[in-house]
Amino acid sequence: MNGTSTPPIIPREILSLKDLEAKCLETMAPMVRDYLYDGAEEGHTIRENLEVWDRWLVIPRMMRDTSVVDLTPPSLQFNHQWSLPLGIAPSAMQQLAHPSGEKATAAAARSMNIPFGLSTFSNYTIEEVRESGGDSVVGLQMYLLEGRRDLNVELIRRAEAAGYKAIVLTIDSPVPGNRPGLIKSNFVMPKHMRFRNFSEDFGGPLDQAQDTQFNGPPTTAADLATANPEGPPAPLAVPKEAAKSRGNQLIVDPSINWERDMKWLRETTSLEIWVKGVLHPLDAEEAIAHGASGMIISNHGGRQLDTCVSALDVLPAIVKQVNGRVPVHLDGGIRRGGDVFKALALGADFVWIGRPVWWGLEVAGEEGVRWVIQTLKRELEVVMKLMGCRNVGEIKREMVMTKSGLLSMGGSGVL
Ligand SMILES: Cc1cc2nc3c(=O)[nH]c(=O)nc-3n(C[C@H](O)[C@H](O)[C@H](O)COP(=O)(O)O)c2cc1C
Repeated sequence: MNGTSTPPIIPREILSLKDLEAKCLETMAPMVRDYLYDGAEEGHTIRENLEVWDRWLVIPRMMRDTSVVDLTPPSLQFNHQWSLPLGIAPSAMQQLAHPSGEKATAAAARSMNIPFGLSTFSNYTIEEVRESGGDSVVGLQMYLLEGRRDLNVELIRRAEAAGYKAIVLTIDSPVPGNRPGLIKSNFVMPKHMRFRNFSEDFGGPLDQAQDTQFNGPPTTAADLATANPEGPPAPLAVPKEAAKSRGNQLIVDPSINWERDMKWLRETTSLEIWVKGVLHPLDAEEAIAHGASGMIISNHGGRQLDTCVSALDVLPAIVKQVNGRVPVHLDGGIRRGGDVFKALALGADFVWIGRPVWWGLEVAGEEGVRWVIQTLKRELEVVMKLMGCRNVGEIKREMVMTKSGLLSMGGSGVL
């Protein structure tokens, strides 16, 4: 885990993201692991996000000369031609997995020409990450903050100045989900790490045990060694004790709503506004009605609401509702090139990954993230060749079916 010297090589026996995950877990500090894998309540949504892919079977076509396949998306996204229909979803505090954190992730995205969304609660700043990832750093993910819209405006202005293309508004988190696991594991951001997009020492609203942000047990030496052996603490504008006494906790505005807040955002910036966390076709309609440039179907990696539908299961209904008016993207549980294929077959324009990036970061920093992207690319390419698809546009709805759907056809129609 050295961000500057020769990149470590991923061991040859690691062949899939699943192998990489196992390798990552050999070294990842328990506190970081608990944070990464955390989900709402009993974890049904997390399991569903992984299992849903195997319920869809693929029906290949043969003899179609797939000696060469083109993996580029058929349409521009964020006004750019990407190499793959795949991006890196925003996830907070990536320094937990590697000292170079979001800077390493962004650099890997840039080298593979895929997009990256930065979490507001990153450990490197909007500007630093853009500098590292260039045009791949397309979106700043945002929560609207209760009583602190001034901070939202400041972040938006910085994203505009730094060349971001979009504000990605996370709409699935009016409050943090019930996440007892995180509280039980006494998660607390290591003391040398900061939410560096803020000049004051705030505790973030999500993805951490709020009560313990300032009062929790000290981070252990082992946690520090694994989470960040070399990253120097960022300077603090407000000493931690002062922040604590002022109760400086950023809270997501629980009154967030389509009418007021989309209007406010549209009036505040001319950047594209994407909404992340759509799960109902009627919300897809609301998003379009209120001027969203695009949407990401997502259940926040199973971290918010337990027994929630998976993005893949609602994808066909949302694609039907949207009917091509804006791009429809998806995240949640994508671990294989075949998963990307199925999402595209069911109508997604583009997909995003969250946790696999952390496995790459933990094992080999920027090089590890690049390995994750390359592996998904290689797998998708093979699946497309075996499916008889020469380009992404040839991935069609009728190429995937559930077993019950197939059997219920009983030999009627072409199948
Ligand atoms: C550790 C972690 C932190 C996350 N932080 C954020 C965040 O700050 N903002 C956000 O909108 N989504 C966040 N997410 C959700 C991801 O953007 C994405 O929806 C999810 O990880 C996709 O599922 P996957 O991890 O199964 O690929 C986070 C996810 C993880 C795993």
